[in-house]
Amino acid sequence: MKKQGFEIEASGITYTIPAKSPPPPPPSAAKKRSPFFPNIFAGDNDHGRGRKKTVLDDVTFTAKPWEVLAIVGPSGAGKSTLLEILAGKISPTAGSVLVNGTPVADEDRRFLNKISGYVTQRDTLFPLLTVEETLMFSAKLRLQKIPKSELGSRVGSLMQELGLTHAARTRVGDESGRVRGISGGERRRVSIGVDVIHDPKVLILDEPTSGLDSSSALQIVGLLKSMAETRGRTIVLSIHQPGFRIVKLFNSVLFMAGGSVLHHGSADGLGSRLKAVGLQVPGRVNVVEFAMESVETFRERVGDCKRGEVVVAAAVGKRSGKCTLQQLFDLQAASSVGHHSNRIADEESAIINIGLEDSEFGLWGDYHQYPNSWFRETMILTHRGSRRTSTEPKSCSPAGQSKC
Ligand SMILES: Nc1ncnc2c1ncn2[C@@H]1O[C@H](COP(=O)(O)OP(=O)(O)OP(=O)(O)O)[C@@H](O)[C@H]1O
Repeated sequence: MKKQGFEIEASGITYTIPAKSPPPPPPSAAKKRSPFFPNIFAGDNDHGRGRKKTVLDDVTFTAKPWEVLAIVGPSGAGKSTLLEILAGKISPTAGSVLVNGTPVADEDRRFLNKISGYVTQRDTLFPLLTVEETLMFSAKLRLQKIPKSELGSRVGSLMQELGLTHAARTRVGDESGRVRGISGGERRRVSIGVDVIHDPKVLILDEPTSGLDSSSALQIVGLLKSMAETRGRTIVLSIHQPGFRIVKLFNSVLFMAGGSVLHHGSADGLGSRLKAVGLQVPGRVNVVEFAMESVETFRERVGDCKRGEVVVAAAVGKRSGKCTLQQLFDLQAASSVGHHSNRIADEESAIINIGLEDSEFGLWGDYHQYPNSWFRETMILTHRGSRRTSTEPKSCSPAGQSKC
């Protein structure tokens, strides 16, 4: 059976940013004049403006429709940067994002915006609007001109899907509690709703469970899983410390550290990789959490550390010598599992037959069009702003904040 949807592929994504404060050149370094440009000293580029920090280094993976891909890794691994690139918010320095095998050029970013919803780490909602009002404004902004009654039924069924019907008339509120409203988990679900009202086939979420207790976190990931399974969406999310039951909901895991991919495949496959490098996941310990701790273990084994390189010590067997953390994972997994690839092995390479030609989406299809004109967008936003002002109680003035 053909499965329709959008397969998102990152191919060799590298992202560099200018290094903050370059160290001064060593005082002993004798400055030589460049033979080509006598006013430029040879070696200036190494220590001056040309210095770069590599945030993402040759990241390659595939996210499949009808599935949930979780990007995990320690803080600073590059997860948020990668999601921003996937969502078309920033451009990679090298490499490309492909949709159903076709590279998306910079000028096609609007297309990415059309097919995807991007939920950021922080909720950016108006605290004084109700859940229903929030979703209704989002619907007006993102959908083509459709009758009000249809907008209402769309918002109604979305609230049902998100489990928010009971809170339709409750204010969204804010995290600080200055404006009382729905719970943190419900607020996250509203944030997701705002970005799925236009029924995007790809949903990208940066830490959708951050700040939530374990049961609310499980509820959110369960909701996303059902969005993938019932509507064929491609879900890509980043997550910190997912619990056991949450990990079970992931179809695949992209484990990153220091801007590189260390594993792309199932959570069980990650466990096997760790075992291959001599790290047995203890019973009752979550494989993702254990993998993150293991990265630290590797770092402790470093004898000499230079620009992301580690010297592999005796703990990883006979293979001693310099290699990156990524190579270490690859080498060891390859020698134990029986296959070796310079790229990250994707053990879930079964091809999903995506009906490109007969897809209801076409390839670029109608997605190049904005749903509303600039003028109409301005009207909707102005209305939302005035609604917000008119619902702001007087007691919310700085003098009476506590009563909000
Ligand atoms: N615009 C930027 N300017 C400076 N540094 C940046 C920029 N963007 C990313 N970085 C750096 O790149 C690295 C990766 O950042 P990123 O936020 O993508 O990591 P992360 O894995 O999402 O981390 P966390 O889990 O803590 O959110 C970090 O060291 C970060 O400081």
